[in-house]
Amino acid sequence: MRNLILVGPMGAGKSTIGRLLAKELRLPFKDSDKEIELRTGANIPWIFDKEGEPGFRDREQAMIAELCEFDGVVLATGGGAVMRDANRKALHEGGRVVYLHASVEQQVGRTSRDRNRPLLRTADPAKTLRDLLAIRDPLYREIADLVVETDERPPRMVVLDILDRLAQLPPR
Ligand SMILES: Nc1ncnc2c1ncn2[C@@H]1O[C@H](COP(=O)(O)OP(=O)(O)OP(=O)(O)O)[C@@H](O)[C@H]1O
Ligand SMILES: O=C(O)C1=C[C@@H](O)[C@@H](O)[C@H](O)C1
Ligand SMILES: [Mg+2]
Repeated sequence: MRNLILVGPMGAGKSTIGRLLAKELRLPFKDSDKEIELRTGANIPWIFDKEGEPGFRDREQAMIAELCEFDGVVLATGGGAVMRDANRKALHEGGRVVYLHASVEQQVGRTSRDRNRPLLRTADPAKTLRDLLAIRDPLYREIADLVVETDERPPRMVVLDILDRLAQLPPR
C-alpha cells in the first residue's frame, strides 16, 4: 500500500475516521482541508468568500497533488475533491481509496451544528447535500477500492470494518 485515502461527502466522517485510522496504524494523518488552511493562513469560509469556489478548488487540486506524493500516510480529502479529473487520477494512483458512505439524513445531522462548510449556507442544506451526492456518488465509487457504510455505526466500528476489509483486498 502507498497511502490510505478517505473520500466521501461532508459529514461522512473522513476527518474523524482518518485520525483514528492513523492512530491505529501508527501512520501520520493529513487532512487536505486543514493543510489548505495552514498553507493559506485562512479558514475555508474565508477562502470561499475572497476567491470563490474556483479559487478554493485550485488550492485543493495543488494540495491533493502534493499530499499524494507522500508514502505511508492516512489522507482525509475534502468532500468535493472528486469533482476534478486530475484529483481523481492523483487519488487513485496515490493509494487505497475508501469511500465513506453516509445517507443524506446522517450528513444533515452531523453537519448542522458546524458553520465551517460554506456550501451548506443555503436555505435548505438537506437539498444541497442530496443534490451534491447525486453528482458525486458515482465519482466516489469510480475511484474507491472499498465502500464503507457509516450510518448508525460509531467511528470505532467503522475503523475496525475498514481495517478488516483492507486486509482482504487483493493486491492492485
Ligand atoms: N460514524 C459516525 N457516527 C456518528 N457521528 C460521526 C461519525 N463519523 C463522524 N461523526 C461526526 O460527524 C461530524 C462530521 O465529521 P467529520 O468532520 O469527520 O466529517 P468529514 O467527512 O471530514 O466532513 P468534511 O467533508 O466537511 O470535511 C463530527 O462531529 C463527527 O464527530
Ligand atoms: O463538499 C465540499 O465541496 C466541501 C467539503 C469540505 O470538506 C471542504 O473541502 C469544503 O467545505 C467543500
Ligand atoms: Mg473533514
